[in-house]
Amino acid sequence: MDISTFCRELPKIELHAHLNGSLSMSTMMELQRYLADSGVRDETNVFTDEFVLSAGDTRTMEDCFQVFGIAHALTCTPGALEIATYLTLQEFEADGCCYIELRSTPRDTPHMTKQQYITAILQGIKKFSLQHTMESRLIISVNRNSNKEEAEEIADLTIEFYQKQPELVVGIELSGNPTIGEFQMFVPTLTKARQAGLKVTLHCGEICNPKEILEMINYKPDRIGHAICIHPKYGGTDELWAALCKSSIPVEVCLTSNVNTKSVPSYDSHHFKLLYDANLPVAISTDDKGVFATSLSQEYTLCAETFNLDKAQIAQLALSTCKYVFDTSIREKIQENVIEFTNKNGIKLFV
Ligand SMILES: CNc1ncnc2c1ncn2[C@@H]1O[C@H](COP(=O)(O)O)[C@@H](O)[C@H]1O
Ligand SMILES: [Zn+2]
Repeated sequence: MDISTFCRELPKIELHAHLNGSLSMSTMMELQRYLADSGVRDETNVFTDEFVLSAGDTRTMEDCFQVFGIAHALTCTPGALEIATYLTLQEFEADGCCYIELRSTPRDTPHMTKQQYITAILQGIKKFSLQHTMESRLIISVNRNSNKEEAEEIADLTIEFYQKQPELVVGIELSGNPTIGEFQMFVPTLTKARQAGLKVTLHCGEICNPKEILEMINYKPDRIGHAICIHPKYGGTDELWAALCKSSIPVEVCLTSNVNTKSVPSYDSHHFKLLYDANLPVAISTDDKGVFATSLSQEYTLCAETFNLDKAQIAQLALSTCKYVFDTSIREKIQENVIEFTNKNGIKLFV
């Protein structure tokens, strides 16, 4: 079996996927048809062909945040959002994913409230789960461009949904354009959610901001996303790198996203190697598989090919990712998926 087939068939765990960044072209077409049929005419003429930022695209990370508006126009009603959720989960499962923590930012639209937004996604997850085996959970996102009141509103909703459906809502996260807003402002809000029992993950170090990165690491989130500008070689400092190493916070690594937003110059020079060589916990993830034209199996394949990892090392990465999932009750079950597959393929793993 070649490495890309192996990465495709390996049961994988997705821990960093933004719903609206994960929409495929076919899902977007389906949503356009659905909205047109529902009589929501304004939203049906979005330029879906501008949604994908492939390698070589001259657009920057800043431009990337504009692109999400295209997806947002298509997920503006509860029905469309539910379909978007269902189809996206179906694609992750078809790619060999056995557990996913999908994340999304509740928005008020002319057709729904933030509460209805969360309900629609959960509805999509529940419908999907009735007919499929992949386990799906939801992390609610707070955008860095929101004000304190809006962040509080989202945290309160997250807590409310978590208390009613702890089997589905597992965490809260901070994302959005890293040049906007300050982590400190969100600390009381995130802490409130954390004290209610939710797990926390933060987009950390997508741009160089040593002061904020140190505050984030010292906050001891359950995971962080990206962790680029931490080592001195990547615009960080010795102090930041030492703090990360000491913390053992698992890092959600998104290779293609980082290359396509030009946060790192190439796959070869991606900081995955530093994290891996330092034995730090990592979770290979897609970030926005629609915007960056990738898939979880493609990210595993790129990782294997770029850093010369063999099948056993790649499978070991998938297995260790099980330890970082927010729904700890499912850990053993998904570990078994990976182990069963590797046993069949004559690969011995360390549990
Ligand atoms: C590329 N790196 C990134 N860095 C930071 N935030 C990102 C991101 N990629 C996506 N998002 C966040 O996810 C939203 C889209 O999905 P949802 O509407 O929430 O489902 C974006 O608007 C942004 O806030
Ligand atoms: Zn992200």
